[in-house]
Amino acid sequence: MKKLNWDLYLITEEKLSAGRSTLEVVREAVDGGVDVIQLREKNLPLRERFRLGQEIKKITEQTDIDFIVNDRVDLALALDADGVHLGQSDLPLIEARRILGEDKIIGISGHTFKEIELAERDGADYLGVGAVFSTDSKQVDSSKDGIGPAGITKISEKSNLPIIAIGGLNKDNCCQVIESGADTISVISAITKAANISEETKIFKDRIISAKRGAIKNGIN
Ligand SMILES: Cc1ncc(COP(=O)(O)OP(=O)(O)O)c(N)n1
Ligand SMILES: Cc1ncsc1CCOP(=O)(O)O
Ligand SMILES: [Mg+2]
Repeated sequence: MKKLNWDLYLITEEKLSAGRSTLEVVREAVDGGVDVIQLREKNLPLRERFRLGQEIKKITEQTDIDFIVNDRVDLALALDADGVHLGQSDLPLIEARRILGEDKIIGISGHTFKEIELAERDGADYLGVGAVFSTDSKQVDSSKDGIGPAGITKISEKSNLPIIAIGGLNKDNCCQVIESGADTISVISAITKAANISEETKIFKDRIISAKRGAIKNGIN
């Protein structure tokens, strides 16, 4: 299993970025210490997503920050990204692994115990789990209020994969989610909508690191 030393994971969405471009958001988040960036931009035509991905990669490749592409294995391959994040209706994990090879990171969204079991069996590198709390950034199938920190605990007890929590997370609730068993906090709006992205990212990351120290001390993570 790959060792992912990720605390804070930013998912881009220009339409949720308070009038700023995704590249501006990415630059500021990089400055603030984000660990991984996912190109999402669901509504952008593939050609434009590719061009934007090229610009994001130019930034991340000069750093230790990982660059992940949402949904599309072809785009991840074309951009030579560090990996892909798959949903349950994207290309099956086994096919994605065959195409991308062993070195690329493949994350997958998992909700049910069956999905989680299959993710592990088929060689996922991490699980995206949520929505933890309610969110306006995506319409989610699970309960409107989210699975809550207790849902994260249940899944982390079932799975050996790193747990990337998502949905309604911010710097005020991230510690509770880490203490519940998440390894990484992933966000769209808490960073893309922040007035001062770089400052927000720094505070956010410091809190996650402190919560992890506490969780290690208490034997949770
Ligand atoms: C880190 C992370 N976790 C979960 C998701 C959600 O993926 P998916 O279920 O495919 O939904 P979309 O983001 O594609 O709408 C994610 N993107 N990243
Ligand atoms: C993509 C996604 N998948 C589950 S919730 C969500 C949206 C997360 O956005 P936010 O961090 O703004 O709640
Ligand atoms: Mg998806």
